[in-house]
Amino acid sequence: MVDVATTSPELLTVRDLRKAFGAVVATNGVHIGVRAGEIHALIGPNGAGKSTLIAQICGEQRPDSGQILLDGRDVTHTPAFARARLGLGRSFQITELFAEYTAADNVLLSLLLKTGRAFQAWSNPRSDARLVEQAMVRLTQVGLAERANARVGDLAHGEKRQLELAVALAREPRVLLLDEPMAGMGPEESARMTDQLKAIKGQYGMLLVEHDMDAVFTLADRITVLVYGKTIFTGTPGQVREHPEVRAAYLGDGEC
Ligand SMILES: Nc1ncnc2c1ncn2[C@@H]1O[C@H](COP(=O)(O)OP(=O)(O)OP(=O)(O)O)[C@@H](O)[C@H]1O
Repeated sequence: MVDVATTSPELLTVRDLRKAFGAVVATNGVHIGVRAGEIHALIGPNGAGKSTLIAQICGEQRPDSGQILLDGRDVTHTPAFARARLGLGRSFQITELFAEYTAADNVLLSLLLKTGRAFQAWSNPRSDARLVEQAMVRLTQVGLAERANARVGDLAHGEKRQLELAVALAREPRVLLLDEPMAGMGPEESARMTDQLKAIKGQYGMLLVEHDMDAVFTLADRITVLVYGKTIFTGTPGQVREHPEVRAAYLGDGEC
């Protein structure tokens, strides 16, 4: 089996990233890389700086110093929309979905945004058979095909998170940032999402921020541990489990 965590090209590289809010140094020299096909999980206690790091990678927050590379290209000062065009995808909060529209419509809109057609003269995307087919491919990919015509407002919480993933995949990202995809889920929904991420694993480089340790240790090729804004360790799940400093700082004996 090919070890993607050591042999694939690095698609996302974060070097020495620093961001302070007054006296609080949220990211304090963070290094992390995501290789093609790997799931790289980022874990750390509350307030460790995970959201701040993701916001800087997306382009929503400007770092004080450091570098962000996409496919070797420096995007540290590139606006968020341009990073998305370069292949950086993100699956974030449900608030990005349009509650009054169906699941399929939300994916259609994402497909239109990718092609730039959303800003052209109005036409009904539902009548475009090729586009609808592409939307169904994405919904199938996340196990939501049967709910294609359901209004977002009528979807269960876990289904919304699945849809959010389909919306992100419709943009055909090369690197996908997953910000707590299991948040608010019960064990059953969480297990389903874990299976779906497992199913698409290998097709994208994924940076997974997640508090659900079962999901993290099941999915990740590598795990980076962030504590007080510093990356204290990067290694395989087995190495992270055994690392004394990580256990002391975060996991606690017997927690994983
Ligand atoms: N806009 C801001 N202004 C001031 N302080 C901030 C801001 N954003 C984050 N912080 C601080 O930076 C530190 C890191 O916060 P961040 O939200 O990135 O951590 P986190 O690891 O994502 O936490 P959680 O797991 O709870 O989401 C915290 O001390 C937080 O209070």
